[in-house]
Amino acid sequence: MSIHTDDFAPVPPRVVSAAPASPNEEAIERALRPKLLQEYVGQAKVREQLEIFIGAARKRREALDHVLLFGPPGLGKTTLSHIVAAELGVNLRQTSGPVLEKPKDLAALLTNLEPNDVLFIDEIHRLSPVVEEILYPALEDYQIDIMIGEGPAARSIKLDLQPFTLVGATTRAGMLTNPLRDRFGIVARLEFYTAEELTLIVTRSAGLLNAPIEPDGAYEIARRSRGTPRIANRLLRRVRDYADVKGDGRITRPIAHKALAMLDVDPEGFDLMDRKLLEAVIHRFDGGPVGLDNIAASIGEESGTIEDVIEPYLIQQGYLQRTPRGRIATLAAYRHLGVAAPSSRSGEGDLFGG
Ligand SMILES: Nc1ncnc2c1ncn2[C@@H]1O[C@H](COP(=O)(O)OP(=O)(O)OP(=O)(O)O)[C@@H](O)[C@H]1O
Ligand SMILES: [Mg+2]
Repeated sequence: MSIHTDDFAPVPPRVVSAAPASPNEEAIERALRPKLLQEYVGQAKVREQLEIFIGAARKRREALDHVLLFGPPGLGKTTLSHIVAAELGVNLRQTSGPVLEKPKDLAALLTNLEPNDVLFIDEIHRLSPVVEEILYPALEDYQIDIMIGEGPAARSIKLDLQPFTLVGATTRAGMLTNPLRDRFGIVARLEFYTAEELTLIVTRSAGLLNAPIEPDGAYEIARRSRGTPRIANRLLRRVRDYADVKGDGRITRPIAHKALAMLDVDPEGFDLMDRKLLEAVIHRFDGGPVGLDNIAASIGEESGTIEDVIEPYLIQQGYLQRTPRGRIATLAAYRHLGVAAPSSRSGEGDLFGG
């Protein structure tokens, strides 16, 4: 058994964690969620595709092709699935991979769908194989085979379903089985948002929260949000608290800056956990390459969390590289931490994208 540092000390909730922090936060998120494609900021390519396919399905009064949404947490997969149903003008039924334990759980949902409804399965990479098995004919022919009775008297019967659209969401497209992945007609990869896009999101959310905000203040929050709307909305709420207590309630750039510094969110949006990871790679593993499991043991974090939540943004921003031999800290990481890069690396500017 491996020992994690959090066996000993409680880990404080991470303010830039991309996962929802609490049920309370989920309720606030629902209130801030855009309801229509038009209000959905960024992801231009995905939006344009969906606009066309949804328009066509509506025109023909058919079910939309099955949609797979993938990308890191907090980028708007659940939001988009609700928007797809709303734009199609149909009901959305929501469930998730781990919740569907038995084939009959899924069968119950499928047989209750109305024509062209959307079935949203979150964390679809966690479907059990037996449940996945009955999903295939449902996706392909709108039919399911279910077993009636037990023992020698058991027999399988075919049931017809209404045409429907499956929207699957996952942070790990690589963990989907090939037969499942092949059954999605529309595959959309969500990307990290630019600071400009996040500025729009922060400004819109501030409006919904009745928080007065200046454009510079919104930008300051946006650029420290790791490209992630969920984090942007959370930092906005923390900064608003700060503005209410330490200022006159107005979110200006200096107020945002002070509030975020207090929360240990640095100008790149990195928090203690990001810096801990980069420091471990640089100081304990000579900058890498180092395997994921070694990093995990060294910083006391699950390797799955590192891979899904911490690392993608560091890689996208060019601070970390994923190679077949392990993770490597780039020159940008050395620079960010104010550490001199070893001389063997100084000629590697191109290689390291520094
Ligand atoms: N494109 C967007 N425009 C405006 N707000 C957005 C957008 N995408 C996400 N948000 C906001 O970010 C919050 C988190 O989004 P959402 O719950 O859809 O993420 P997710 O990808 O489903 O995350 P997870 O992987 O944890 O399920 C939402 O409450 C919403 O307010
Ligand atoms: Mg979600």
